[in-house]
Amino acid sequence: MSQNAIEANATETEPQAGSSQDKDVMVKVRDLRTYYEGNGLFGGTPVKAVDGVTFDIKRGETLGLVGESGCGKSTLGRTLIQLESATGGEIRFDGTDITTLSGAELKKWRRNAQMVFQDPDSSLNDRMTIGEIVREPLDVHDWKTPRERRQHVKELLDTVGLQREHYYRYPHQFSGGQRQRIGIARTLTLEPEFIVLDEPVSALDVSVQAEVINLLEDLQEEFGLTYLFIAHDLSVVRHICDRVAVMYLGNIMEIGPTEELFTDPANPYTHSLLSAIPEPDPSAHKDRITLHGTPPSPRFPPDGCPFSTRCPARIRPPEYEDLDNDLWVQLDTLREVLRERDRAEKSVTDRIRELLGKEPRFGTIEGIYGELFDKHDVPADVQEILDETADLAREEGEIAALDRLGEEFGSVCEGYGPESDGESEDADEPVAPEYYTVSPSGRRSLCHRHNPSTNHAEPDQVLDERH
Ligand SMILES: Nc1ncnc2c1ncn2[C@@H]1O[C@H](COP(=O)(O)OP(=O)(O)OP(=O)(O)O)[C@@H](O)[C@H]1O
Repeated sequence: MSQNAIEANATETEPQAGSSQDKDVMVKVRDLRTYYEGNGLFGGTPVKAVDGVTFDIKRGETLGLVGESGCGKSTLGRTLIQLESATGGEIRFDGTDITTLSGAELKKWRRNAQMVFQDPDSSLNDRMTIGEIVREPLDVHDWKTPRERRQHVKELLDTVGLQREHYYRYPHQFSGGQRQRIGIARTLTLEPEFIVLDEPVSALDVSVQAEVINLLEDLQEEFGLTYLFIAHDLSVVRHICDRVAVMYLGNIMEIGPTEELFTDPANPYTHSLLSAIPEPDPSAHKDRITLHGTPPSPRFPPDGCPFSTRCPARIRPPEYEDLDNDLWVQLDTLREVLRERDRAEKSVTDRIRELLGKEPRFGTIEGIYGELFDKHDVPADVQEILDETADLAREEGEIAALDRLGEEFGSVCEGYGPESDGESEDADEPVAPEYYTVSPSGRRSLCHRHNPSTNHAEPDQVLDERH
């Protein structure tokens, strides 16, 4: 991707402003947040499952939603159809903010938006016939006469590739693929415009997956449906989706047209995710990017960029730009371990261990430093910081050590500012990441490296150099 393809920040609130585009937009999501309230163990800290996402879904398109397990895909899908309540932000369907609907209005609106689940059995009651299962939403909404309902259901069974006679059979008499077809038929009963497909083929045999995908594509064409397609399998996403949103820790890291995003990813997280796909051509040379550490807990997301604790392209302070990459990884691991210790100390188990006078789970600070750095050639200036932070950890605790390591090795990516654009930031507020438009199609990516007012190298260039 060329630098001049990158425009100054596209505002997060209006990614696709402009009236002609607005006509094509069915769903407008703005700064949407869905938090799950915490329990006593974590002092009421909520899980920030979706933490401020902004995007549009165009009428008739399939928008893919990908990302590691636990990044908030299902929660986002469920919130879009109001199976979860939003904590903040807006979801506008054809102009109406559905987060404000309740009672009869919400019931009426629900007809427009449905969900297909990974496990069809979750919506199939084994004691009901297929006819009763598919008909149930019509009964709930008191749709026309019973006779017309039966007729409609039989037609739907036809539409999804089942037979009318199946009306009187029970779910256990069907295969996994057929049960998913039943689930899809039930979803279609109230003629929705928008469907969230949450891993609709992941639980099916590979041989059946393609059939169900083809069915979903046919239905989309026949009924003019709009899909949000949640999936782990990136090859399926590439096949079926017009655009893709890549999620990490409750945030959208990159969103744009599928082929473009797959062939020329902009965001370091997209690079990492795609590099994990096995290469069909074994002679093709593609370096796999190994991500260190685990995603942070959505209860305690990091300051700055959500991906900053693991990002292989993270901006380094200029004085450490040339530090050996392996040593840099060890420094990252140290910070991760200290963070974990701090978080773990909040757990009941560790409090009990403390009360019983037992060692915390991660061993001593000396042990950790020794294990991480003994085999490395550590330059004197870095060693000085390590000694200082080991003392801090012993005397004042992990947070003090972490803060010091952050001040020394952190950058704008971790919220340390101000950046070199000279604008002063509020000293108490970490620098928030911003979206940049990274291609003429309007693809957006959340990464400080795209900031045209700084001279940071683009993620792909840095990843090439570091990996
Ligand atoms: N009902 C709930 N109460 C509390 N936390 C929840 C609840 N549902 C999900 N979470 C948490 O919210 C975060 C996002 O979960 P979610 O299921 O949306 O992710 P996902 O990307 O769909 O994961 P997967 O691919 O495994 O289905 C996770 O940390 C999860 O543990």
